[in-house]
Amino acid sequence: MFIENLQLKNYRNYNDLDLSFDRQINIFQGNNAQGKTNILEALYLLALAKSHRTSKEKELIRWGNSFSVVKGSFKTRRGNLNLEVQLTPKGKKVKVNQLEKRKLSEYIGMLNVVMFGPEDLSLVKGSPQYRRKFLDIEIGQVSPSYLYHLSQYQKVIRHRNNYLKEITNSGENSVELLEIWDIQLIEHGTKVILKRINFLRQLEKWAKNIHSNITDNREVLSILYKSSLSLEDGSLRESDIMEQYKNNLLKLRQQEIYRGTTLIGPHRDDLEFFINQVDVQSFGSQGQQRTTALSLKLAEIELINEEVGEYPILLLDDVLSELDAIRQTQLIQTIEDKVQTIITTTSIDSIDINTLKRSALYHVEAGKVKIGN
Ligand SMILES: Nc1ncnc2c1ncn2[C@@H]1O[C@H](COP(=O)(O)OP(=O)(O)OP(=O)(O)O)[C@@H](O)[C@H]1O
Repeated sequence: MFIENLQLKNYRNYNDLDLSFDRQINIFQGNNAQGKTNILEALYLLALAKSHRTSKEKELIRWGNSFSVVKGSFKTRRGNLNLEVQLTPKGKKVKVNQLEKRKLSEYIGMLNVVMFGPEDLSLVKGSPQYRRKFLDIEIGQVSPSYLYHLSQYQKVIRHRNNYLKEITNSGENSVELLEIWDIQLIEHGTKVILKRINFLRQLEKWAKNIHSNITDNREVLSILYKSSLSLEDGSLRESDIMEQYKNNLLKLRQQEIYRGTTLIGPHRDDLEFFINQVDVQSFGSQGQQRTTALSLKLAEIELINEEVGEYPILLLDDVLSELDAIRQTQLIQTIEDKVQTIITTTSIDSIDINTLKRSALYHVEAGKVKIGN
């Protein structure tokens, strides 16, 4: 899929922007704080109906204004696609081909993007929360049912934790009600775990290949889903996981009541990465950790293509200059001629000359975009 045109009205530091894109590589160059990332953020917003850097959507509205509109027109294999997000301090509206969608689940997934920013370079080393977010965003884009089970799971966790706290404080409430929450927790939690494990299997297949190419076949990457449930090895049948989930919760019941919180489940799970069977989080060099993060992002592009039948748009926020020549070349080879890419950078000096020759250049200054450098 490709973006042809983006329109921003009162979005961040843009008053009125009307911008056309090249089908291949688009490079936005400019000094710090001029509005480069704001363009990528607007595209991310069109894809996922939220910002990648803030949960406070009011912040996206240009200061001194009461609304903001982001519109994009795209070409997909199914034809033309027009997306629109309107923001006011009270909330947001989303539209597909001018028709408002009341449920976000009917909107998310229309447009697929893969965002790769400097913070993604610490995907391996960063906190587990970050890796869970990675899973949730990537699976959510290709599977509306994952988003459904995840949101139900999060709702149950909130109710269950409140109830556990009530028991902790009063020491009186009935365990029967807890068991009702447990049934829902297990149902949605199991779906989330299974979808994550299956997603990782597919992702690993691509990531292994890419990682091996970048490292001249010297390194074999593998990924493990580290569940907080003690799951028996190899048992991936839904009924088996549900049974083990239930047993795990029973064993932990007193501890959960004592602590007033849910101690196991997808909200506590994590990922582990290995290179040649050695744990990258603990023992990998910074270079190996970066290569792992890059392999995962590039694998995601391939996986989205496999799942939805076309490549997503790649958004590279200030990250190309962070990669050395080998990794830059690998990245460009992977996207070449098939993935529309939008790059931000403070300087084009660090970008490979062959890449530059094939790119459309834009200059960004104080919320205005000019073609050329
Ligand atoms: N709601 C808003 N209204 C007006 N201006 C805003 C708003 N939110 C952010 N800005 C401005 O947008 C600019 C930041 O833009 P952006 O994050 O796109 O920077 P950038 O060009 O990517 O810079 P860097 O290279 O440092 O990442 C800042 O000047 C900031 O003051």
